[in-house]
Amino acid sequence: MGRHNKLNKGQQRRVRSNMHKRLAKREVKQELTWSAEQLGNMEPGIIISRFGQHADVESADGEVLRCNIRRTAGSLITGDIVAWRRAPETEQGLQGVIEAVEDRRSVLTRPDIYDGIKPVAANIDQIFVVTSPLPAFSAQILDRYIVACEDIAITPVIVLNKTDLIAPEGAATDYINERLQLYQDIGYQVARVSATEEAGLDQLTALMANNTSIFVGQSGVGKSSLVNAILPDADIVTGDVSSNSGLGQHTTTVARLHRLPNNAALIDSPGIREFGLWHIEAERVTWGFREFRPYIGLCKFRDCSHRNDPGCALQEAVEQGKLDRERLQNYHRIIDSLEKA
Ligand SMILES: Nc1nc2c(ncn2[C@@H]2O[C@H](COP(=O)(O)OP(=O)(O)OP(=O)(O)O)[C@@H](O)[C@H]2O)c(=O)[nH]1
Ligand SMILES: [Zn+2]
Repeated sequence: MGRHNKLNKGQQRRVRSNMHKRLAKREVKQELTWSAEQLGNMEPGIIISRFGQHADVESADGEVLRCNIRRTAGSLITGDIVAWRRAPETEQGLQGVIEAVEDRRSVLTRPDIYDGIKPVAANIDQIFVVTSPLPAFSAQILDRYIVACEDIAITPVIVLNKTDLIAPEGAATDYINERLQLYQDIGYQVARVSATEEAGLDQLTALMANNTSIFVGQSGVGKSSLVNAILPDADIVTGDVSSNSGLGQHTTTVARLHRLPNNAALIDSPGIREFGLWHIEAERVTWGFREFRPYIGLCKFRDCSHRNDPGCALQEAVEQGKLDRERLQNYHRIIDSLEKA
């Protein structure tokens, strides 16, 4: 039975409304749509990780419990906000039942051979796109990730990792600095860090405060290294829950939500890190270049390809130095790659 049963109705309501506030505090981006009355003896929580019909739920107090998922609760993913109730612990170590899920404020998907498109994580607020000088800094790959973020209405933060490998001066250094300045000018935050030297990590985690974040980026830029460098201080919510539950080991492909001290959450899995290399709709690509937006619709021809078309507002803006030439080139490369696919 729920632990509130010993309280009278007024007390129960107060407890629940405090829970609302606490969860709202942890999850500032989303108000719960459930009223205290609707919750009844249920509590709000967040899905840390899901394993088939079971999931680890973090309560508003930060406790993690392995729960059964009611069939009617639908298909849950890491980051989902749920209503759950405590239940007498089963032999399998299950401590509660998940009854319902809140509408997602965002959802990250990936292509799946069986299901077409598969949701992998919910309610992500922030995406850190990681770059590095080695493998060589690629503004083209970076732009592709940025477009994918903009496509789901998330403003990415650009991370330059491995700053310890950057020469004090030279053409490569100048290029990186010039590009990063451009991204700042068009409205993106930039963080310079070194996972191995543990440099800039405080600034990075400060940017993660009060948000649910993920790290993405091309292979070898140091995403795993960054996650490992950031998480030792974190209150990692994997836990004894799984080791004593007898439900078997988690596979590393399962997306998992980790807590950091500053009310930050980091969701990580190998699948999530590949985000951005997945399909993007061609018509969304222009929108994904945020500084192009004021020029959309101003070209002479409605079907302007923004290449050599007469009266192209984007080309004109590049000629006038109002838009960056390389960004427009990367735009065309992304469009070309979509047409080839
Ligand atoms: N010098 C230096 N090397 C780093 C830094 N961060 C990561 N590395 C190294 O870069 C290599 C790749 O790092 P990973 O963390 O595996 O990169 P990743 O982005 O997770 O790669 P994938 O798992 O393939 O996506 C490893 O050899 C790391 O030790 C850094 O800040 N400085
Ligand atoms: Zn045009």
